[in-house]
Amino acid sequence: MTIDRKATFTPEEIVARLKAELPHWRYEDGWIRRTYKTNSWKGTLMVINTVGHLAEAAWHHPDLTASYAWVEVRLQSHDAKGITVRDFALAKKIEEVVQWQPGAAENAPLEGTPQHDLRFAYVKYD
Ligand SMILES: C[C@H](O)[C@H](O)[C@H]1CNC2=NC(N)=NC(=O)C2=N1
Repeated sequence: MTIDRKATFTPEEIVARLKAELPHWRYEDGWIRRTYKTNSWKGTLMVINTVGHLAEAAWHHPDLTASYAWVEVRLQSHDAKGITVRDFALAKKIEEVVQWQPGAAENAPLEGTPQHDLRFAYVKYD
């Protein structure tokens, strides 16, 4: 079955899909959007650059708004003038990568960012 990259979803479909697959994302003013909080400007820049890489690799680009300790990611498909499978696919990858906590797993090989030492903590996990 060929994916139609230009087919847009209805608001009801978007809300249902976000609830099921991307609970931290919301649909507002025609965009699916998610705000990531950080501990510092350095953390915010790390998140921005991570999203930047994923967007370029996907060839699908969000709008970003940032401040010292947060960045809002907004996605819509400009060419389709709505929300398409591309927006959901990129949102899922961004959520997976930005919220990745390798140290959370039992006996994990990677310990993850020290959360309680503010010299190092940077993404706020929620
Ligand atoms: C210029 C044009 O936006 C781009 O060529 C491609 C890649 N990035 C894109 N990103 C988004 N969000 N929508 C698009 O339609 C799109 N098209």
